[in-house]
Amino acid sequence: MTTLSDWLAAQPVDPKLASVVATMAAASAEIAEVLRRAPITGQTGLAGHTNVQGEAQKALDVISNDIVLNHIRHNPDISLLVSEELDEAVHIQNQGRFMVATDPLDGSSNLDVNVTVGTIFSVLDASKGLLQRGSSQLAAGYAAYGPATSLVVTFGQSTTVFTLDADGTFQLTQEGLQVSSSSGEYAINTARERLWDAATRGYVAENVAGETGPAGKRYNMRWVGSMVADIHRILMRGGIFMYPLDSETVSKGGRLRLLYEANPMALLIEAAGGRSTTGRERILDLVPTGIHQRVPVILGSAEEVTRVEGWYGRG
Ligand SMILES: O=P(O)(O)OC[C@H]1O[C@](O)(COP(=O)(O)O)[C@@H](O)[C@@H]1O
Ligand SMILES: [Mg+2]
Ligand SMILES: [Mg+2]
Repeated sequence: MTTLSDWLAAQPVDPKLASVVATMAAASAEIAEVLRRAPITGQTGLAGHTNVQGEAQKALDVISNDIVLNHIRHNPDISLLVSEELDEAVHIQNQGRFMVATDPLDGSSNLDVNVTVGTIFSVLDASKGLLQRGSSQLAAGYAAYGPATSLVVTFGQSTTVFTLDADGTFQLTQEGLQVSSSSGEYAINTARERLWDAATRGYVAENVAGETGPAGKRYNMRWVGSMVADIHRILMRGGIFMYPLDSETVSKGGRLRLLYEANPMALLIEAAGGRSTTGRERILDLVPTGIHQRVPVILGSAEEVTRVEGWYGRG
């Protein structure tokens, strides 16, 4: 067995960068423990606040954010934190080289029903400012709190999976993850169909037509409603995740957030051989205009993403 600590020590990266990943892993292990007991401790409800994006915060959104903040404060190599749950970036008082952008609890609408949720993080060079392209990320990862807690990490070259053990350590369980280039599964919230653009309609209609249509094969649709859970499934067995621009999200730029949802997931997917796009541009090439900026997100198996891009290219 190889622990996360042993694996990090063997990586050809700055040990201080590795320590940032270790910090996020430690925060995730603590969040996993809180989530495991939340229905008993009565922590599944609303916090009674809204975040900067006008979304009702759950008690566990706030608790998870506090856990991340607390762990980050103890790592002298982190000087900046951007979080979904904090209006402004937090400057932590030290000279640390790194910035973390995080969604401390992703998919929190699924908390009441004991469905997988997660923590997403992105690590950047703090000296380069808050608004950097996703391609500048030095590391990214997420924890998926499912039947097992999985930690999936990349430094940009490959994607590695760890599993939380009973003693609180993460054990290496899969290296060199590869997203299959083709797939018969897609993930999109079809309740929004009436709001979709022509490209999304065209791509999904082909999938629904299955073996009787131009795709020439049968598809299945899967939508957990926790990005972490949907992306984890895609990393493990292929597929495509879509939260495209639609007539309702167009005024906000999209639904999901660039710095702490789209970018880290795009880095993890690309490092595993998949692709990511807004439909018109590679997600990792976008220059952010704000820390809570929203973007369209389409990522997963290369052939499927390329097919969607083909539809966007038509109009
Ligand atoms: O409720 P919808 O429109 O299907 O959106 C689901 C998406 O929203 C999210 O829950 C947003 O994340 P948060 O829970 O962190 O706000 C994603 O995890 C998920 O993919
Ligand atoms: Mg989220
Ligand atoms: Mg969240």
